[in-house]
Amino acid sequence: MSGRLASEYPAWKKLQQLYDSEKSKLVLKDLFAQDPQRFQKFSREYNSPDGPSVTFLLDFSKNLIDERVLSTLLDLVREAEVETYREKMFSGEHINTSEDRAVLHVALRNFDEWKINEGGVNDVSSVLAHIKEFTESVRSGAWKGYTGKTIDTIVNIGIGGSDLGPVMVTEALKAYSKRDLKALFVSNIDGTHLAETLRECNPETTLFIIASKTFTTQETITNATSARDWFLATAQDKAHVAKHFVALSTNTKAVTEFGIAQENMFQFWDWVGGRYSLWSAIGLSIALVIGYDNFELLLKGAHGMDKHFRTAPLEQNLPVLLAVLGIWYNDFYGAQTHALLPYDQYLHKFADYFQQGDMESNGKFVTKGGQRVDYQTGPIIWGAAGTNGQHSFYQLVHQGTKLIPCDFLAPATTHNPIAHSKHHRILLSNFFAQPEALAFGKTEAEVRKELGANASEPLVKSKVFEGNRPSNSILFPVLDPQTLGALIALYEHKIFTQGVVWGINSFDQMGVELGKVLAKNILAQLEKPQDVVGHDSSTTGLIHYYQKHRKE
Ligand SMILES: O=P(O)(O)OC[C@H]1O[C@@H](O)[C@H](O)[C@@H](O)[C@@H]1O
Repeated sequence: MSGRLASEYPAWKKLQQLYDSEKSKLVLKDLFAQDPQRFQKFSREYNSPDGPSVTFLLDFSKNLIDERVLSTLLDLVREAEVETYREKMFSGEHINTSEDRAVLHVALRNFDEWKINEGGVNDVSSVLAHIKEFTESVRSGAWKGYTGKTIDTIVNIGIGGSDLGPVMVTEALKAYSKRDLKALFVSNIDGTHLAETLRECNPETTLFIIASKTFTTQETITNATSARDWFLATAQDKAHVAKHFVALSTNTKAVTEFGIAQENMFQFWDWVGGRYSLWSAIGLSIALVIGYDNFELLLKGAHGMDKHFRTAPLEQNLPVLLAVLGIWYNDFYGAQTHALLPYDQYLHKFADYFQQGDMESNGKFVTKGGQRVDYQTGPIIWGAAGTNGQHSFYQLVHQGTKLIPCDFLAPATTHNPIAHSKHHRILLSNFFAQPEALAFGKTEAEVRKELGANASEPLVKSKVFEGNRPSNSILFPVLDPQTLGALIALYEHKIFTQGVVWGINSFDQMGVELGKVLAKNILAQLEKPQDVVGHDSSTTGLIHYYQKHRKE
């Protein structure tokens, strides 16, 4: 965040030399054979430093590193002053320089431990109290709809950070959910999303949660307005809106103008980035689904990871370790992507969530100092829940021409031990087998032995797995709220660390603006062909084609 180019650090240059001279020796099969202690050396157990107990194992021994590479990567972290910038974040300095804002999602789960100097920080506990009171009222049935009925459906209307966190966490913690409270999410401006959702709702028993930090986002305000129209078509009286619409926002003025009473607004602050906001009032739908106490456990689990990130030495610091491994592949091996592969159906939205978390944070080509970087920054994040991925894209991960570093995540115990946990044992056998297959592959000699002397050459070649494909494995006892909180914070701080090393601002999102401006301009031109002006021939041609074929 000093805004320096990462490529100027001595450690960066040394890493390049190491890569050039050592790459051919960084072969997992050999590295494991040479060192019986490799697993012990390159794995760490996390134990939460305080708060609810969270423990998990990070095994990073199946990475293309040796001790020299790792220590040079950690030198890079020191030279980039990650520790200094970490302190700046935790103390509330305005490290989001382009927007002149602090970056304080850590303050949302701080529970009064650290003193932070920033407006609003002292109000966090009163908003949490508001969330607690409201969720208990809805979940107990005390909160009634306009005809006196209990709420049985909530609809979160929001997009980006005001959608993805609540969606991911409510899915991840479904085992803790109140099963008679249906939670639905509308994000897309495509009317289909709202229309299909409303088909599942009864206006008398539905609570709409309008989630928008700015309360100006076109999709959310349009969806919220249409939802209100739908509600009023039955409820008739505008006074009933108060029982069925609440808002989560930093923009009191826009919320009240929309017609939502101030007491039904849950406040947060401009130092909460959208993609880091599930810990704030944006998490209201989470608290409604899993209960306030579980929501607090989620926050406390994250706080434990904050403390670890803030205090653990770099060699032991899990977010830092994940960050430097990512940099090694991204910047020296030329890997373009990073896969998140949770072997837990409950985490099926984990990769979607971190697509925004990582790509909106670190998808930047200009440093904080305004220079064009001469190296790669944020990777493309993707993934799916195991074992589904194995039957679709793993072919390319194993035998394709691209290097795809992967993170495998799994719980030792399932919430659903059906058939005496037979399913879970099969699932976990795959969780163990895939990193092993990626790392060690299958040699030509092994294939020949298996197929016998008569096998054709092309068949032999097609069955060879080159191996040496890196991965991390994260294994935790059970997916509970506190563990999930810690895991999310782990990745948040990984993203932070990488952003500091790359010298970029991980906390603005200028790259999403241009498309929004152009769409606004085009929206005003959609009526008549003669209005379509100022575009290239392709854009004009597309709009004209639409105008010719639209029915309504
Ligand atoms: O919560 P808001 O203000 O409606 O914003 C939603 C999303 O809007 C997008 O434009 C931003 O890129 C995201 O970061 C943000 O989460």
